[in-house]
Amino acid sequence: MVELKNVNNKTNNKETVKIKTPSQLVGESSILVEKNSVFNTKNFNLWYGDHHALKDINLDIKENEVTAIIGPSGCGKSTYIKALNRMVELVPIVKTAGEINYRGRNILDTSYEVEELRTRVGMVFQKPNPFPKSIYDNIAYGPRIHGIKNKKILDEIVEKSLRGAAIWDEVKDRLNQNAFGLSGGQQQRICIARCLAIEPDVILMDEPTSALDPISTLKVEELVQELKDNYSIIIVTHNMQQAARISDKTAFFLNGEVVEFDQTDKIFSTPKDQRTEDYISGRFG
Ligand SMILES: Nc1ncnc2c1ncn2[C@@H]1O[C@H](COP(=O)(O)OP(=O)(O)OP(=O)(O)O)[C@@H](O)[C@H]1O
Repeated sequence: MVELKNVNNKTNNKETVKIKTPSQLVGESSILVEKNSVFNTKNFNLWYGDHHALKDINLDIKENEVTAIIGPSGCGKSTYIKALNRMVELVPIVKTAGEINYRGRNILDTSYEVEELRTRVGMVFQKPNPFPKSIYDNIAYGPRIHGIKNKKILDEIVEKSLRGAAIWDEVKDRLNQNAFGLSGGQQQRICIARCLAIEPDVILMDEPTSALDPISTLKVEELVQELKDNYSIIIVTHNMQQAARISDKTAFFLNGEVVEFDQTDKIFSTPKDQRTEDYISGRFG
């Protein structure tokens, strides 16, 4: 077997994965490719006042993958992904310990600029939350904040982002209409487009389809699959079928701990921990 060294190595946290190659298809050999970590969480703990909400979290999340976070209500899923862009700091009683390394740098270091982090790590929420502005202005909002004023450049960003979020054809003729006039599923894709407009590296999604009908859910799921070619996606979901359908890896959280983290097919077919098996088979949660 041949091992490929990745020249764009950004961290030391490596994982070696087998990929199918033409030679493998004829049974000769396979090639090993290394994947970079985007977020490497080490012994991360979080308290809301006295409540110990996350306990010794160790998770190594790789780039260009969809990572699903599953677990029963109150187990700490949202808290964990809000820690990844430091949104959780908005709660004054929060205390943290341990490390969350983004591309090799600990974002919890006081020297880490939160604004810089949030331009790299975008977030999509449970309920679509477009601004009360036109579709165009929703998407151009972030780039304008970053100082882009040129109309032609903004036009290009708006089109590219809306195309990236698979909604361009539905809205291209009404870019100046208020985003509130769109359906819930369309609004959620506008929010994803708004996120893409700042050219993030990682997209955090906190139950992005829980407020959507089945057809809109399917569209967002298909979109997530397409986006992982260019972005790393971490998605919290209550819907285990959704995790099984769209994620490469799954982390099962319980009472603030990670019980199991593995390839999604292993979590759903041969979980190692009895608690994972009980949860995915619907015995609790
Ligand atoms: N702002 C807050 N202040 C105090 N405690 C909080 C706060 N936010 C969350 N918690 C507590 O932290 C724990 C984890 O909550 P979190 O919202 O992360 O869970 P979750 O797994 O995302 O739940 P759900 O699936 O219901 O959204 C819960 O016990 C919750 O009550």
